[in-house]
Amino acid sequence: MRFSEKLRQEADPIFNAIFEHPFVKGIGEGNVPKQALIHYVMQDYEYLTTFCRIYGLAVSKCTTREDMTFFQEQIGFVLNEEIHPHNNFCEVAGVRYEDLQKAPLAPTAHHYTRHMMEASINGSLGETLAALAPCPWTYWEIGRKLKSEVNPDKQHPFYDWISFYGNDEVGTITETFMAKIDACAEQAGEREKELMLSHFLKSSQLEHQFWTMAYEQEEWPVRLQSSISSL
Ligand SMILES: Cc1ncc(C[n+]2csc(CCO)c2C)c(N)n1
Repeated sequence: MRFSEKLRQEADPIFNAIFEHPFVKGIGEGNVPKQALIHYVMQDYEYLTTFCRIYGLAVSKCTTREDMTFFQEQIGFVLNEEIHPHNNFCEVAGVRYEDLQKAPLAPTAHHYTRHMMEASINGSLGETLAALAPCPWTYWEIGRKLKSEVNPDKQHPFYDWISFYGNDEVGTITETFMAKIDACAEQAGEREKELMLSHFLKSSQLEHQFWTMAYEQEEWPVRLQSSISSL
């Protein structure tokens, strides 16, 4: 079995919990509460900004131009393409996208981004890839599942979101992650492979927790007057 398939197999209970999450189910049913959509976009905007920085760290681990080109293209994808699903949520919530930018990271978004940063600063390229992979992988599976189960028409409120993540581009990104993870695992010792699995599982858990954070509009326990920096 490919190493990437083993990671996916170990994470199966987490992926299943994500498919059953009320936010994710709500996307399929077309009825996510507006406050949850707003919280999600505010947090995801900052999450994706940090994700681009982490791709920059990943570039510093690359030994081939092919790997560098992949990460460079992914920065372009995050900056230029992921605004479409965000716009879909904003339209349904009836808010302007520009009004949701520059929020401080909530505890779960902070935790998730720091986890990926730690793996990419201190770990190998394989560890970095394993920590980042659940991001496209879970969304690709959610998109594909909702597309086939709901088969939304253009009247569905989340037609754009489902079409975006269920389309082949996110599938291809996931497959490229899998191939690169497999190539790294071939060269890795047992300890590094254990770390890759651990990073992958933690990021999968944090993907699940990110949906809960938005659904419950998670905040820091003590509310302050001034908003602190999102960095
Ligand atoms: C919490 C969270 N997780 C995953 C994604 C989706 N996503 C983020 S980056 C990327 C591909 C990057 O190469 C994909 C598919 C998101 N928007 N927010």
